[in-house]
Amino acid sequence: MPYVIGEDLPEAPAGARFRALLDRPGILRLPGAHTGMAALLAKGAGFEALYMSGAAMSANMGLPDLGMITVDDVCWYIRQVARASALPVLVDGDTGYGEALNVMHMVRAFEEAGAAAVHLEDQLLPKKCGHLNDKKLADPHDMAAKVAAARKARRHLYLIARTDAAASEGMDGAVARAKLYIEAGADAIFPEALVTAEMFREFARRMPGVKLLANMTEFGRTPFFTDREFEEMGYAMVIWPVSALRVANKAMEELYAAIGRDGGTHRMVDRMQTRAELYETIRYHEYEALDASLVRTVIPEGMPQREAEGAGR
Ligand SMILES: C[C@](O)(C(=O)O)[C@H](CC(=O)O)C(=O)O
Ligand SMILES: [Mg+2]
Repeated sequence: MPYVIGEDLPEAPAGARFRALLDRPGILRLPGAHTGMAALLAKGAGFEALYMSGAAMSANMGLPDLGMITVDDVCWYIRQVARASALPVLVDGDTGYGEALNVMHMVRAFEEAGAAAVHLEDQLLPKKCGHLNDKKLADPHDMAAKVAAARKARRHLYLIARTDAAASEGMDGAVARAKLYIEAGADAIFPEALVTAEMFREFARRMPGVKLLANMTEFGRTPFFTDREFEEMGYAMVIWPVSALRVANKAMEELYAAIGRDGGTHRMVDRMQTRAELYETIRYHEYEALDASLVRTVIPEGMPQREAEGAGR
């Protein structure tokens, strides 16, 4: 946990660190982590980069994933995840919260908040989860203009263009859009809601030399594939966007039901992260020790110890 207590704060910009991970052999695994705590737990499990899902951030605010979340809402989430983990984070930028200038504002704001990468999608508002029906698509050239705007604004942010076109325009439409977005300056492509292994393979075959992202969301149109299977199909990144939120939500639902039913939490204790585990995860005692060490270092010479402690706090 590098924030405040750590001495291992990364020097390189987040986008450069994301690129370095992508340059290594093997698929880059990006589990969804929508809060600082989720980020610490994912990092503890060994993940080296994280994904921040618009669906999870919205749902965590009690809102549907229809593009109502704002740049500032998302920056608040990015800051906590980036500070807590210091890992490179890929952030869901939805449709860019407006047109070209809004996209440029988003890129700068996300970079300032600590993001490493963003994905931008070719839907119109109200945007939808890519695995639902009746999505309204943007004109491909309007989307390309947004990609070009993002490219112009970015300093280090890695830029992924997502196309939602497979359902309505078929594979040919999705590939044509992806090519246009690469020409406009995207670093990589996220083909959304492909439904068979053959579709994933075909898309990869038709986008040679382009880094691709696979979305392994549950309860969607994509059947379960493992990270290795996506890698073998030609994908450079995989996200599990909403999984942590889904598991946490289910656990909370059971907890509230238990309190209502049992009159207390006593039957749920063995399902809980203990106080010790919580403190270990957030390194509570290291913050305390840091505070104590700082108080000692400001004791002026000759001042009695008790007075000095009071003065230092
Ligand atoms: C990846 C995604 O954009 C997200 O916000 O996490 C969603 C995930 C989901 O709703 O399951 C998506 O549109 O696929
Ligand atoms: Mg999303």
